[in-house]
Amino acid sequence: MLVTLEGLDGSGKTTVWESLRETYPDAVFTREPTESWYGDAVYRSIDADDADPLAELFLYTADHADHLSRVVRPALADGDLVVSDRYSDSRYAYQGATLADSDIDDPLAYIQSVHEPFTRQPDLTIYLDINPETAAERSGKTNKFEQSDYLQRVRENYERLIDADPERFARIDATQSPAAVFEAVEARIDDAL
Ligand SMILES: Nc1ncnc2c1ncn2[C@@H]1O[C@H](COP(=O)(O)OP(=O)(O)O)[C@@H](O)[C@H]1O
Ligand SMILES: Cc1cn([C@H]2C[C@H](O)[C@@H](COP(=O)(O)OP(=O)(O)O)O2)c(=O)[nH]c1=O
Repeated sequence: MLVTLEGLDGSGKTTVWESLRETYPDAVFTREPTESWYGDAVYRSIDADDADPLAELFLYTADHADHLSRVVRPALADGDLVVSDRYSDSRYAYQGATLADSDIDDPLAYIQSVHEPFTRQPDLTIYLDINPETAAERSGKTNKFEQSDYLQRVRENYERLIDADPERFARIDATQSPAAVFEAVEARIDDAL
């Protein structure tokens, strides 16, 4: 089963992901951007204020393709539980926002169409719901993606994804205490298992 953690920067994904390691010691814990050289290229782009947003989309997408073939698909084929801190929905939401002013009509739909032929849809996506101001505060606004007006557009894109596929998403209020968030996440994963 493939479980993904999604939400704005600072929503608490990594905190939850670390705690889940103790609950599911046999699961495969992974993340995007990955730790491969594709992921390194993505981080270079994140740090470049003048990066072309379309070029950046394809860097992230290349990292995803490698992640799928090298980590996700083999683990699923072995019957493992896979928990990924960010996955395709991050592209739909974030690059859907960075490309909002481009010549592409509906960037979110375009990015989905690029992924559809090769990606593996998650079985369950935990969405850690938080307002952009709290998210930006928590994340320290260290990079160009962590500004609250940008995060507002990203959040709207996540809402659109949830509306289109409500069965797959579990929305968790990420402003609760870390313990309450973790308990809610664990309950949703246990249900799905
Ligand atoms: N439920 C929570 N309440 C308050 N602070 C939190 C909570 N979850 C995480 N944090 C803190 O917020 C910051 C960002 O958390 P992190 O897990 O790195 O988020 P993300 O991976 O989504 O960017 C960290 O300093 C973390 O300790
Ligand atoms: C995976 C992914 C991440 N991102 C962005 C979100 C983050 O601002 C940045 C790095 O992701 P990440 O290291 O997960 O940041 P955080 O832990 O703060 O949430 O990359 C995208 O824009 N598109 C993507 O497809």
